[in-house]
Amino acid sequence: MRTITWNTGSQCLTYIDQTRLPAEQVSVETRSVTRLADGIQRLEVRGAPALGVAGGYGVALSCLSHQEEMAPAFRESVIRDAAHLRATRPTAINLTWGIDRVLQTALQENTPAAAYAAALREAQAIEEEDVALCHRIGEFGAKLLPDTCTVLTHCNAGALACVEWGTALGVVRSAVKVGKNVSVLSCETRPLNQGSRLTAFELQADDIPVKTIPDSAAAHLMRKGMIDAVVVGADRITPDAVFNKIGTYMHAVCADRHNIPFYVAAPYSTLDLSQKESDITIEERSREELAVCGGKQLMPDGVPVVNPAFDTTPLSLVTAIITDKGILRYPYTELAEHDERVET
Ligand SMILES: CSC[C@H]1O[C@H](OP(=O)(O)O)[C@H](O)[C@@H]1O
Repeated sequence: MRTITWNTGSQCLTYIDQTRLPAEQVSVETRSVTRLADGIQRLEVRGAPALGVAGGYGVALSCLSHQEEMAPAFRESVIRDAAHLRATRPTAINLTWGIDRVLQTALQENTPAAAYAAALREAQAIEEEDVALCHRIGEFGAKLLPDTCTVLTHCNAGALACVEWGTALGVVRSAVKVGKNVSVLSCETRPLNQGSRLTAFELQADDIPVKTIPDSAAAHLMRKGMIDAVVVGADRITPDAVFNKIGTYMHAVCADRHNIPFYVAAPYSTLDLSQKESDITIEERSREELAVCGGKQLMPDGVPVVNPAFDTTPLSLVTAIITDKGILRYPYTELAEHDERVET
């Protein structure tokens, strides 16, 4: 079952509500841009590639919901809805990229009906492209893993962060598919536990050996020689840094200290070579995410928190970036069309 897709019969967007996993597998089906925006902000649908798909379909839903408006009002309404979607999560480039790609396609049309049809086609194209590129990322990355290895991963960069297969977990799945003996250590990834709730769920379902560890155990296990490689996803990659779930930088520093390869798996479209680290907003999330877990109060009232959703890892700590175009190695500068530095 795909993480997010278009239900042609009901003309609705449908996606797995990841806040309910692993206890319940519940899907959301909606035509509402507001409901989708709320779902993105609550991480019902999450993960950079999945956000790109969600953003694209969000523009299509906007076109559908404003069909009764005349062209000028229609354009204003769709642009307004796109801005609302864009504001839900500022760090992952894929959300903005998906929204802008479908919005540009829709606004080239002369009528609301034509705009909706074009937007839906473009959003569906993004969905299918994501499936293909995750498999390419997996195939390229699988070559980098030893025949028998233990891989540490952080957060969830699996099928649940994409349409299917995954980026970091796509590398694991592709390596297993070609016969490699891969075990995974999945960092729980506080505060929302994407690693324990989602990555462990995915790998257990695929019969891929997985153990969940506290985020704070990773350095200890690296020092004990229990980790052969680290593979993580990315939300944005600028020429100077990888933006990924908070805690990624900690793993990169420790991997470097222990001479463990540190790989980032991401679509080439995640590279944002036009900006630098200091240009990008890191999403700050609520106090509630730290103060309460499973309905249990974990902090005294009144104590403030610092809860950034992402951190940045200097590219000098990244052994290779595994993309759908091939494997990139440091220094990660603008690639020419057929750059010989890209290993395929
Ligand atoms: C395949 S990239 C997934 C990427 O997205 C996650 O963030 P979030 O769960 O807040 O959407 C995390 O950074 C993952 O590496």
